[in-house]
Amino acid sequence: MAKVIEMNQVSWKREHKTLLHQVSWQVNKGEHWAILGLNGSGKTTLLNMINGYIWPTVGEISVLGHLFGTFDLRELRKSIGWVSTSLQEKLYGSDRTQTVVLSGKFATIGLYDVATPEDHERALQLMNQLGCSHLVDRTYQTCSQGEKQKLLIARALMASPQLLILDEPCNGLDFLSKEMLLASIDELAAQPDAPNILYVTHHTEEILPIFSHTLLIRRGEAFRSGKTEEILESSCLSDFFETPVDVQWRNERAWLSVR
Ligand SMILES: Nc1ncnc2c1ncn2[C@@H]1O[C@H](COP(=O)(O)OP(=O)(O)OP(=O)(O)O)[C@@H](O)[C@H]1O
Repeated sequence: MAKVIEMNQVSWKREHKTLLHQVSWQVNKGEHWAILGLNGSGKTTLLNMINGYIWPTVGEISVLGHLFGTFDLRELRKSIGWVSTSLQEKLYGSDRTQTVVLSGKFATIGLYDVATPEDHERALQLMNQLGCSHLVDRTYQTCSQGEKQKLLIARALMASPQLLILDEPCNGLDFLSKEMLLASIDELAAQPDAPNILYVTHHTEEILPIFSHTLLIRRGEAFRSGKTEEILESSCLSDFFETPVDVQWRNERAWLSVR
């Protein structure tokens, strides 16, 4: 089966500290994964590695079939969409929403290339798909946090990525905006041409049924990975958090409480 991510005993060390420790993890084509971990567990470090911004100190990684060290990482990055809060802060507030989405095709902050009529059409279609077509002609800075997240996902999709990384997309959203964004992500994943999605979060209840697999990261180690329903259960998560927790499944989502 074609692999989207293949990590083999990967470690990354900085300043005598091991930030990723012997991580082995495989994502097959067509699988959507959730990555769950507490603050400082190594999630961002892992994403930086998947995007080729850092390289393993030890071990091997290939992404979208390209083994690091044998491929131009700038080319690889064109196939990966990474939606994060830090990206949100870099974009220009005075740009129109559709310009922000269009710029995703060229991976630029601001739009400097000439977009074709087809590009414009695609941007509108993606805004429609993400439920934010009503924002056309508004400036980016006037949009709410939830609207910005949808625009950023549409922007990432402009480049037709094979891998889409959603890095804590529900941060800062009220519970209704969060549910609306999750519904958009659910719909997106159901499209026949959907990219593989990695969804990074601190919260189990954000892990939708489409995320068939989950990776637990703790202190830079892949604590466990596998089918979501086997990972998000009380004894596994109690071991993971080193605190007794109860998991209750409601609407096919796992809600956590401290016992
Ligand atoms: N370049 C670096 N040099 C030294 N330490 C680093 C470096 N980058 C990250 N760290 C440390 O590695 C650990 C993991 O950081 P990382 O940002 O990957 O965590 P995270 O799981 O994304 O956390 P959060 O959920 O809070 O965003 C932290 O203790 C962080 O301070």
